[in-house]
Amino acid sequence: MGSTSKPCLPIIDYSKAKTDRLAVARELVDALEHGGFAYIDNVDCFEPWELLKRAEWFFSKPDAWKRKVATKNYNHDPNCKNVYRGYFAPNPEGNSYKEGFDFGAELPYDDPIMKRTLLYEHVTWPDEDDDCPNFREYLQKHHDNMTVVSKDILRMIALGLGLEESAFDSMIENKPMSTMRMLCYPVRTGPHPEAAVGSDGKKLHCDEHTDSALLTLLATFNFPGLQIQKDDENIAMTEWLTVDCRLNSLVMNIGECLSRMTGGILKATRHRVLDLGVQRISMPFFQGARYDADISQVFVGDKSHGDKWITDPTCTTYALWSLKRYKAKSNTEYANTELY
Ligand SMILES: O=C(O)CCC(=O)C(=O)O
Ligand SMILES: [Fe+2]
Repeated sequence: MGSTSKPCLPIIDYSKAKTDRLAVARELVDALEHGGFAYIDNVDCFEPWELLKRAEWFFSKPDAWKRKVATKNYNHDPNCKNVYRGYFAPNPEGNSYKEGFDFGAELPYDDPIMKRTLLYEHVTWPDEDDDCPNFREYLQKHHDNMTVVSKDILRMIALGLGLEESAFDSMIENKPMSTMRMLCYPVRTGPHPEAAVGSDGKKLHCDEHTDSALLTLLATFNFPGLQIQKDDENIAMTEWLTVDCRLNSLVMNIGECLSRMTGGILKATRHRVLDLGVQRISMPFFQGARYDADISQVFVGDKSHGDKWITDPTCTTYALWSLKRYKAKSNTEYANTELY
């Protein structure tokens, strides 16, 4: 991005979130009502280069090493218990071409909730070596930091919407579900499949989609390729806006669940990643709600908006919603899996 060009997304200065809370909250809601995306600047605990170093270390390992920490669909080990979290390998035929490592909020094995849902599953961590001695510790710390930031942002969103700051607290208190996803989009060696071509004919690394959770905090490091669909009724639906790399910023966006609960006032914007013929690494953090949170609640706005996302009336808890979305998404990994 040139220093004089106008940034393509609104910039939220998180360093002012304590001192100027209401003003920042209003700016945030304004951004999320219009484009559904914003840059979040000055998040002290976000250290992109430390994260990138660890992701590069992980993805440079041999396939067999990575598959040792994979979900059972990817390591073919009959003793493997992981169905939900861990490594997943790229699918050259799929609508996205990416490998990744998922982990998130875990509960102790003896927690009664663990008997009810696998969505708090423990991940298997990789063996560390001298090149990256604190992979697990660092990533878990990053996950915990992003949880704190996203909960604070959700409180600011409530404030900016004119609600009590605590309006969403019951959804996110105790152990809300979350996913930290370390992603690598490899360079393709084979032909580009039809499934990974965008609505305007562009070659894609990640399919056109909306996120499903409450909100996403994405680290793109300095890799270009992210695009969002323009939110302007005068512009043809196929018009895509490139999100410029912004050093040290997190890219934030709203998921379907929060869009639904805010009556469509906050936008869950479609986005995608272009395949630019080079390897890309990114790290989205998806903040969810508690597994049993009632996602049919609508806090503001048009109550019928939820029907756009959730056509199944039995899908009222966050866990049921997540399960349905995971199965529906391109990851065939989840298709035959009972998670709840
Ligand atoms: O890789 C990126 O920058 C975007 C990833 C993304 O949108 C997702 O995983 O939901
Ligand atoms: Fe996404």
